[in-house]
Amino acid sequence: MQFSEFQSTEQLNTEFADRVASLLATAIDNKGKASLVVSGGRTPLPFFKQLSQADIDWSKVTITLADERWVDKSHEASNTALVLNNLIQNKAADATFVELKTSEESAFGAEASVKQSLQQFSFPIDVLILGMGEDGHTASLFPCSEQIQQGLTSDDVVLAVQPTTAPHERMSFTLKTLLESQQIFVHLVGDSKKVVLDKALAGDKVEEMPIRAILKQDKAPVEVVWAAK
Ligand SMILES: O=C1O[C@H](COP(=O)(O)O)[C@@H](O)[C@H](O)[C@H]1O
Repeated sequence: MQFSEFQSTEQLNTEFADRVASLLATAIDNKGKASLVVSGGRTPLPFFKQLSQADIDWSKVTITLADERWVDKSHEASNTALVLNNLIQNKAADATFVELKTSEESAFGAEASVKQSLQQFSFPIDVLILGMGEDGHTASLFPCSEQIQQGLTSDDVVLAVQPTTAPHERMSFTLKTLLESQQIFVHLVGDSKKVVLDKALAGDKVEEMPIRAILKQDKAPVEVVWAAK
């Protein structure tokens, strides 16, 4: 695992957006297309605005989310709305965004239709950007959920999750899907996230802090990008 510290979120957003854009441009040069998986929550908003202005051929890029809260796009917790309003804008408006949320009432039972939607997404993932919660969850692999073992071991692409310490049913990429990425970034801002990161690095029980399954593996290269504020 590589750890990159930035002096400010502004510096992080600028340099990280350049890095991601460069990886996507290289994938386009090599195979004519590129794929990007992003996360939701609060951390990525200013970064999305920065990345949306990158000067690459976005018409050759497909984008989706690593996880989604099972709410409508009009809901303030919608990760889909966050991406549409902040990343699929400016130059990146030419990208193809594959939404994870489907029309089913519950995420449980919607896995098949999500997999169907993901047929528009261009696997394997070239760039995966993950966040991390204060409980060590990543994507929606929540340590508190009944589905955590399934999320860590399933051969499926996605699974439905019901966290007990956070609201909303979720749809999440499984660990297997996440690790089939060419490059993984873990994007963190704030001292409290650094405390959680250090705790994750100091232990081994993946069920207690699922981010460990990303940080402590040798299948895909991982870089943590962090700024204190
Ligand atoms: O619920 C979620 O939380 C994590 C972390 O979000 P943040 O607000 O602390 O940045 C996020 O990575 C995930 O996509 C989201 O659904």
